Amino acid sequence: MEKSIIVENVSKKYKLYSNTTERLLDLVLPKSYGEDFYALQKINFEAEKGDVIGFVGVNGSGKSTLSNIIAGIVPETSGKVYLNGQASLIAVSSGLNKDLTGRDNIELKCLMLGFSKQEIKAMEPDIIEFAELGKFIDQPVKSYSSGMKSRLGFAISVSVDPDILIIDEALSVGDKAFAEKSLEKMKEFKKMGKTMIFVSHSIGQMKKFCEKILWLEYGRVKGFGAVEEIMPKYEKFLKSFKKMSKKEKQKYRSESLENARKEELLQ
Ligand SMILES: Nc1ncnc2c1ncn2[C@@H]1O[C@H](COP(=O)(O)OP(=O)(O)OP(=O)(O)O)[C@@H](O)[C@H]1O
Repeated sequence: MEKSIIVENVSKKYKLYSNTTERLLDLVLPKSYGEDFYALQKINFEAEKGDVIGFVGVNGSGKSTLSNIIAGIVPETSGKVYLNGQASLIAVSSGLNKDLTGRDNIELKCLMLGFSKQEIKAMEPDIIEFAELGKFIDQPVKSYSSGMKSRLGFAISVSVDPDILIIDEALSVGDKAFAEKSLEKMKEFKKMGKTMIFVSHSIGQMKKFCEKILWLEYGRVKGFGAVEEIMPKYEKFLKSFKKMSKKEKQKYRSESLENARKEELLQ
């Protein structure tokens, strides 16, 4: 099978500051202030053409960071991502310029993807129709609800016909009818042999749509394989995780991060 995504040893480091002064001082005296935090640590996985892969993991596990790195929106700190084709990301929180109108966002994103103005004019009516935004298309995106933003993001991303489509929580907001319509569109993509990555907290959506699952836990790969293999393990974990108190969850998280740090030091 032909590979479409290769993620090789990808890590993402952020600097965490305890206050604004620290943040500013770090600009003047780099490396002296702030604490290194790894949102992703040495991630490895590969996707084949036609794969539909779900990213799962509790809050803060690195699902969005990894999606953004694959889409080229966020740079990796180390490691490498190889893509066979063009990736397009749909997310509620990123990708749209809030000060521009919906129409201007269509033009901007399509121009960035290399379409000509003439091509964009021809694509625009379909995008607007799919997004169901009506006259709001000429209003600034900052006036949109999260559902409207996700509809616009979805409509743009699918109309540019990417080889790799990444959907980050975009179907969890907005109405059910649009989610159904989007799932239909995604089924078409799947038939065309395109690769899809699906980020969602909905176990039902994951099981309904994905064939493979990448389970992330605080920046590390906890499991990667067929949905039938990984999902039962993840659901079992989630059941016990949800029963934990806030304090126990924090302890679990800091222990996981500490173990990852120790492993890193041993290598
Ligand atoms: N710009 C940033 N600066 C500092 N830390 C960040 C930044 N972006 C993300 N993080 C941290 O990286 C970790 C992973 O975040 P990410 O959003 O990728 O997780 P997630 O699995 O998508 O979470 P959720 O399910 O809550 O969306 C979190 O601890 C988050 O606080």
